[in-house]
Amino acid sequence: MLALQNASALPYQQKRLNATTALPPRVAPTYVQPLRRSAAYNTVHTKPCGLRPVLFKHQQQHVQHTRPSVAASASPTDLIGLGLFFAPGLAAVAYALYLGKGNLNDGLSRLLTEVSQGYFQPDVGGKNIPVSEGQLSDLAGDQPLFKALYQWFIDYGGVYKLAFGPKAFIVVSDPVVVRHILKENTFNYDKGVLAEILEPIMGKGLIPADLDTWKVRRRAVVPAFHKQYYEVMAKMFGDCTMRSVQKLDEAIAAGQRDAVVDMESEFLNLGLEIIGLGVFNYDFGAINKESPVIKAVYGVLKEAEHRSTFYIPYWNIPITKYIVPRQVQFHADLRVINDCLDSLIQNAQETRQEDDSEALQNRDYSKVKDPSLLRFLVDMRGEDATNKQLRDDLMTMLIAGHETTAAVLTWALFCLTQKPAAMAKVVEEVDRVVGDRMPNLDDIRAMSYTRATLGESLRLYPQPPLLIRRALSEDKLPPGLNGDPNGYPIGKGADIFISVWNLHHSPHLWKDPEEFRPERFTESFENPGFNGAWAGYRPEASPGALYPNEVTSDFGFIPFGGGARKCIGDQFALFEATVALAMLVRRFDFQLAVKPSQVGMATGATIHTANGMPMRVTRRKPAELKQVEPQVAGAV
Ligand code: HEM
Repeated sequence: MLALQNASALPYQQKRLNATTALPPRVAPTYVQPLRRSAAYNTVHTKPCGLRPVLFKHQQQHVQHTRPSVAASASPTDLIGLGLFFAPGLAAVAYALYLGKGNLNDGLSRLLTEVSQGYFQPDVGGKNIPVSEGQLSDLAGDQPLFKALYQWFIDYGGVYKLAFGPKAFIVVSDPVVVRHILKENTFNYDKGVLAEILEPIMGKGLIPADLDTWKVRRRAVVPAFHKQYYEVMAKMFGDCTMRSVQKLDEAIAAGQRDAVVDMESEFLNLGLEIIGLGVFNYDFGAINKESPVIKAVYGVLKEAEHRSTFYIPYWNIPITKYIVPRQVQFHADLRVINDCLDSLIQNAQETRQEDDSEALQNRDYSKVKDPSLLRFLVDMRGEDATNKQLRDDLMTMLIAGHETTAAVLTWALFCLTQKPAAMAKVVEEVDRVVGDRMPNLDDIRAMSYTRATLGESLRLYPQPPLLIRRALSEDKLPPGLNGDPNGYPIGKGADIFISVWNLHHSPHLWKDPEEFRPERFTESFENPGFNGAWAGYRPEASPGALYPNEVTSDFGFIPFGGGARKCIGDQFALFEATVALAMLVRRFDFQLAVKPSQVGMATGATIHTANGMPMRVTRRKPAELKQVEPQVAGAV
């Protein structure tokens, strides 16, 4: 299990903003279930961008289980569940002994996983794929999952199999193979174990949705992200960032000259406010930070994190929702959020003004009171999604769009403080393009270096570091770099991890992959070893693109995924992050308040810090701020 540190022990916290301390320190978004692994907490201590991280192990922390007692309201199904809960535990002892290797924890966890899911892994082929014989306890031990996957990628190549007892995962780190899975044969794959984890939270929302549901909902949701919507959103991003500016100013005033602020917490606040307003016109910023809704959002995210990194899915046993405190709390939190979303949906339904998609896109959004995605989805003619489906969609976007963007901003600021020359270029660009105005869409397009900085942060710290797929029928993976020329036949049910981390750090795809250098995205890169199967990195392949992407990199750079199930909020996130970063670095000077080596990187479903991102913040001297006229948008 990935433990969440109690940040209250940190000295810099004394100077944290009041508003930020009210929130739980960190929780992770839940795109991926990397691997169910035994209880452990790993951090990777980063060195300044450009240096390889140094790994070390932290203490373990276990889930608090209460003594099992059957609740008065337990149904017969729950009692069967209780029986199931114990029987495999006993059998596991024999199972572990039978295996004659590994530890009891591995054996127990494996068996529980299999039994509670009600099946044993079928033979999923991939017989000629190199096998990394690891134990789950290896992963939980000395290093975080993605790091172990990276080392095995270097040892075994771009396609290898991780065999853990009866389960096997195919780990893919080769752009040619990734392109095949995400684009060329995209509909042969669904989200597999990821969907199993997320379904209780997101229902049939876009991320975990089965293909039939996904096709209908994707078609409905895409038009909601139209140009006018983004125009209004850009303004909203600026307004919300001004709240952060005010909070930083107040903290500086309280500290007389400067303040030490956990910028990760601040970006989480900002991200939550923005996603609430953009998706369902709910202002998290205007409610008390002790509000049950905010607490519930963080509670649910925390549980999703727990589920994605704890490989015994005990929560599938029905009775656990009555007897395991964190499961009881999780269900209570879900109810709070669902009640809130239901009432917002109800309200939107009651004020529905039906129109066709084109007319909705051409509304005068400067006069529209509620420009949210929810309003659009409810008003769209012919769009008769049930309230349950709408709620699933909203919940998915709330979770998908909040911490991801906060993490990008956190790591981008970290990288920039470690590379003053890059920071100076960003500040110069912001001064020149926007000055003290709030950036609009044209400004965002004109700030190409600032956007490249965000892209480079996403390369080094991808959120999420792994994508999950399961084959719906047989397939043949291409060989990729130095692979078996015959390719790799795989069977129905094969579970795949696409390692975004490995792609983004691959020495086969990037020059000096560990270096933070936004300029790299303007340079071409080729690797003749692919014999033409990989087109290389070509900036000219997608002229005018908002960020380097799967087209310019031929699936070597996929921060937002690629193919049919690519992130639907990529532009939203990029616009948001650009506005926030530009406005903050224009007004404040940030210096990391601890040594870079003390910025721990917690690993789980995504990459976030272990201890927050303490920054010493000062106001840039007024003389340094150059007032400039708005500039006509330039080419991206
Ligand atoms: C920097 C911020 C973000 C990052 C790095 C990010 C990353 C991703 C990635 C990698 C995927 C693909 C997952 C897969 O293929 O398994 C994805 C999917 C998705 N993202 Fe994002 N995302 C971000 C922000 C957002 C925002 C702001 C929203 C909503 C407003 C959003 C909504 C979604 C949805 C709904 C999907 C599922 C798309 C589908 O399956 O059709 N994301 N995101």
